[in-house]
Amino acid sequence: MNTNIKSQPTIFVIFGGTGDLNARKLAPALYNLYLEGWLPEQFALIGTGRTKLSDDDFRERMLKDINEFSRSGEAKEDKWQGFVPNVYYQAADVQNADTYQEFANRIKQLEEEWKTEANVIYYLAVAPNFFPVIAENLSKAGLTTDVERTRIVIEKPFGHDLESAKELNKLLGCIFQEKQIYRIDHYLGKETVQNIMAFRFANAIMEPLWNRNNIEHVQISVTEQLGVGERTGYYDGSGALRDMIQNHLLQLLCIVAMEPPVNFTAEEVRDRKVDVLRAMRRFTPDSVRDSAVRGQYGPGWIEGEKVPGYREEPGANPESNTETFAAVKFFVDNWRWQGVPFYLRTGKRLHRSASIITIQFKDVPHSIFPPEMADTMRKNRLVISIQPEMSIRLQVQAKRPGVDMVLNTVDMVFDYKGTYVAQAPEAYETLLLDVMLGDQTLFMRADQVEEAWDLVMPILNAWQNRASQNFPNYSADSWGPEVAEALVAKDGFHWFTIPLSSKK
Ligand SMILES: NC(=O)C1=CN([C@@H]2O[C@H](COP(=O)(O)OP(=O)(O)OC[C@H]3O[C@@H](n4cnc5c(N)ncnc54)[C@H](OP(=O)(O)O)[C@@H]3O)[C@@H](O)[C@H]2O)C=CC1
Ligand SMILES: O=C1O[C@H](COP(=O)(O)O)[C@@H](O)[C@H](O)[C@H]1O
Repeated sequence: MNTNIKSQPTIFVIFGGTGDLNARKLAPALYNLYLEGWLPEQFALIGTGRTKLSDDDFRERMLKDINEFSRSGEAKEDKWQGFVPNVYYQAADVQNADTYQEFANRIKQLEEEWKTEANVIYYLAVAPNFFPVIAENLSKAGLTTDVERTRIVIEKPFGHDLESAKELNKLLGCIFQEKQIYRIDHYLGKETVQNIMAFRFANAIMEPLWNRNNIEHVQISVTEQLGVGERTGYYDGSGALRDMIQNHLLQLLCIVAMEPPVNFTAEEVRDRKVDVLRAMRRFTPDSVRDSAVRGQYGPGWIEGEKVPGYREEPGANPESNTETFAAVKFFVDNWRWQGVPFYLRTGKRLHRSASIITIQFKDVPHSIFPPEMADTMRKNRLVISIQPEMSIRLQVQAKRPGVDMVLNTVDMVFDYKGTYVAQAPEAYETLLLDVMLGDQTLFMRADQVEEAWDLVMPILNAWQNRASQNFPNYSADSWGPEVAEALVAKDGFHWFTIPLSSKK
């Protein structure tokens, strides 16, 4: 891997250049990389979609999107003028094999201008049913033959179930080598998620504690205040388990549970993560009933505003049984984690948006302090807050100041805001740069995707077989259905939250 990005001529072809993902995430991310000096000296972005646009039309749209969605705010005229000559547009229907010759011509033209060969990255920001046809048409047009210089980025969802994920892997594998395939899971690009590996493996004090001897249970909770809104077309065929748990939350679990890699290389890190998925206890129809619960939001009030239930969202099926909330208890059957439950939950239209990992440690073996000496008494917890607060808190017992001996629970806090001045990059900035650098550490490998699907399939199957649900079973602005509380309560726990300064 060449880490000097400046000297790597790169052409980004974005299929779905006129779509929402490009507008909100990809275009702002590439622009911010430019602002921070992380783009190659010779760089071009070719947007594509069916819409007929000139280069200038597309540039205008992109400026509008950047002004609206970039974390760096509105583009400054001089900076924009520096970036915009690198932006082009090519109208094309991805299903028409003939149009791919036009990409080949544009690429050739740029390489001739630059007097050098370029790395070419095909980013598939289109609906998943187009992934196979684009890969095949790129191949037919002879655009995939340079294994060292050609990469393909596949957006989520990667398959709808195990079988379709395997099919897609197989098809991609016939055209590309694994080292050319970048399967996006944007959670892996988040600053705070990457920091979990730094926290675990760059500090000596954590590793001796990080196992079943000291840890009682782990919670991974990704709650969202937003509803499904305009996305019912996609979401109704997906649901919370496919949309969030199969990918993002299980990846978080892997990072928490993985063994220390030998080094920080893509294969080593991904090997250790897939080991976790392989070690995870498989579900039976009975264990699904005990371990997995779901919900769907009904209407409610959020900050004084009435919001519709899922079944009343635009375009929704008024009898839909799709889950907008899921909570699952997992086990990792290996020496480190035997008997330690990992509770994962996610849902939409919940009381607050917060992504938090909580590691609850076991109680002290013997307390020398009687209960009356404690104002508050809790087991130690390590709380890794991914967003919107970016922090790590270690909750410990301490003596409250005073002449008497009274204990309470205090937080030892590392928070990004107080520690660093610079704004953290968006996940897509990190991930797009890594694609350009050829670093696959933060991308999903074929076997990881398949193991994760294999793990959740019994839940999906059981839920499909028991389709009729008493939905909605939680109201907007709540913390989800009662069954989710019951899932942890029967093991003597409750779901943790942290007091947050901001809401989304
Ligand atoms: N939007 C988001 O926040 C996220 C999206 N994703 C994934 O990204 C992908 C794109 O999503 P999103 O941007 O929201 O989708 P949109 O519906 O907003 O955009 C779809 C894009 O595909 C293009 N397109 C559709 N049909 C064709 C065709 N036959 N030939 C050429 N281009 C075509 C459209 O261009 P035109 O209309 O000009 O033809 C448009 O640019 C999906 O896989 C989605 O799951 C993943 C995470 C988040
Ligand atoms: O992939 C997805 O993620 C978002 C949540 O991402 P975040 O970065 O805002 O936490 C989720 O809303 C969406 O349904 C899902 O497809």
